[in-house]
Amino acid sequence: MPIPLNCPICGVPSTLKCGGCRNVVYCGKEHQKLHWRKEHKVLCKCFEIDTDPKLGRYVRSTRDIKKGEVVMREIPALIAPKLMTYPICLGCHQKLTVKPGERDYYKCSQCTWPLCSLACENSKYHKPECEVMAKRKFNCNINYDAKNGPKKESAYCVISPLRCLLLRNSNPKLYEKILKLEDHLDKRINTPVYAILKSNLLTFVRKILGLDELSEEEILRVASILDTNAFEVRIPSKDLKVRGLFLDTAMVSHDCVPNTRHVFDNNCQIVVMATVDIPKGSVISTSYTNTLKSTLPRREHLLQSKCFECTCRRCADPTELETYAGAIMCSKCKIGKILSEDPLDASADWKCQLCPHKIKVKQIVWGNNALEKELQSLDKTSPKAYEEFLRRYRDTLYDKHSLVLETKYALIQLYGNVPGFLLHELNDAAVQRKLDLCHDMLEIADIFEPGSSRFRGMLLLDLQEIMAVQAKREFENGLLTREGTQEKLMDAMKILNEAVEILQVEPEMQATLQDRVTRMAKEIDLN
Ligand SMILES: C[S@@+](CC[C@H](N)C(=O)[O-])C[C@H]1O[C@@H](n2cnc3c(N)ncnc32)[C@H](O)[C@@H]1O
Repeated sequence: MPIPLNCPICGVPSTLKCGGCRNVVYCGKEHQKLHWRKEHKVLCKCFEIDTDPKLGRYVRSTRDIKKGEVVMREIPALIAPKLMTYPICLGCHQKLTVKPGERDYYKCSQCTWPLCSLACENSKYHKPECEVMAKRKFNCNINYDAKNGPKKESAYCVISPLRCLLLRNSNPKLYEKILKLEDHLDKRINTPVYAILKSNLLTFVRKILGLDELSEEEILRVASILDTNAFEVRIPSKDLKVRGLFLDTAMVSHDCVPNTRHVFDNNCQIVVMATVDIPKGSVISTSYTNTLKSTLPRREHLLQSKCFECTCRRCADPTELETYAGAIMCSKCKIGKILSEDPLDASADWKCQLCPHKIKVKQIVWGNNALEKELQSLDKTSPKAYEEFLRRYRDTLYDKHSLVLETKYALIQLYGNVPGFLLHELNDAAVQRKLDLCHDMLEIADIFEPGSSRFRGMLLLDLQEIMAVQAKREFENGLLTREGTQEKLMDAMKILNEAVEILQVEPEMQATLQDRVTRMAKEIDLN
């Protein structure tokens, strides 16, 4: 919902935002108080945290929430590098570069970790860990590799747990709140990842840094809390990708058809928005996984990364809400689709809807993995290999199988954007192909991420662009009258308006949207 610019009491243009919902502005404290008593008290915060035997703590709407409305806005309790990351500065978290004439990154004069400059040595993020590491004369061995270029470094995996553990003394109240988050350590402790973590992290914290007042259990619990609750914070305009912990937002549960999405502002604040109308009393949800994947890999990913078995409406339905996103075509009768006999049981057999043909789930998993691998290895510089992939598996994969969807999505990005297939180079068939692909994917987006999801917004933007290209070509080739073309361009404009409404909250999309609107306004004139 766009933020109203006038005070609701006196109508004067104002900038003082309500700190709770930040959806209303006031001319001053007086009118804010008045409005609170009048109606805002019931309208302001729109959620509460409750518990459920299946979800644990979860967020529920306390009133009807409108599509596009901000549900919550929160500053991070903790920001730190991701577990594996290209070298970044521990002060400002920007990607590191080497200054001209220098042979290595700038290194912190106290603890030797690479930083972007002297200024970041005293950053509030870096200072506490720096003091501990410097005291123990820790030596970090991340160096610039001029020959091979920067690579992802696993050494960063100790920083987020360390930052959290240091809060124990520096901010005990916050640390206590963090310790109340779900950890799932019992499920993680015997996994191969935690076997490595046990030797790396425990040695680093207790032996190398000498923090032996921290028990092994507490250190691993903190790591496990971060794995269960942290978000990937992406700020494309700053080229920033870090880990962030948000105490309230961490309570939002998962659904494979989520009803919210989130963006981050330039201060790493998370803003959670409703993507559809959410009735009072509903579970407010986000997706912890890729909604384009089919149930088998989606549930497996949730089990591995978040330690729970999803039983949402989409997971429980073998047809995945009539999309058949996991279905393969029956090799025996050739017309039936093969689906899981019980999608909530990862070991259940798969069976044809129309004939008795059955397949073991192992075979389905093996096939999915092999095709996924093949898809990843395709030449990404042209649509050719992707079109060939679709042709090759046309008789095996159902038309809306998740691998087909992934391929189609990749094709949308390739047509119009890679040399040889730039918009002006596309022939009429390729223009129509991109248009059809956009419609196919929007049909899926309407089911898996309905409303004002980023996915739908991006697809609408692709659709608008190719619609405009087609309309202008048809006009130039005498296939459409001026009026007919303008009508088609108006349709594209409507699509663009919807895309703008959805994407305007994404800081990095501002320039693209502005450019599209300006271009479209000019194009509608047909001069
Ligand atoms: C980020 S936390 C959410 C808050 C958590 N429920 C709590 O009480 O602290 C993620 C954990 O919540 C639970 N959870 C979230 N969504 C779920 C769902 N759809 N079904 C079952 N458990 C879910 C799982 O235990 C998951 O690991």
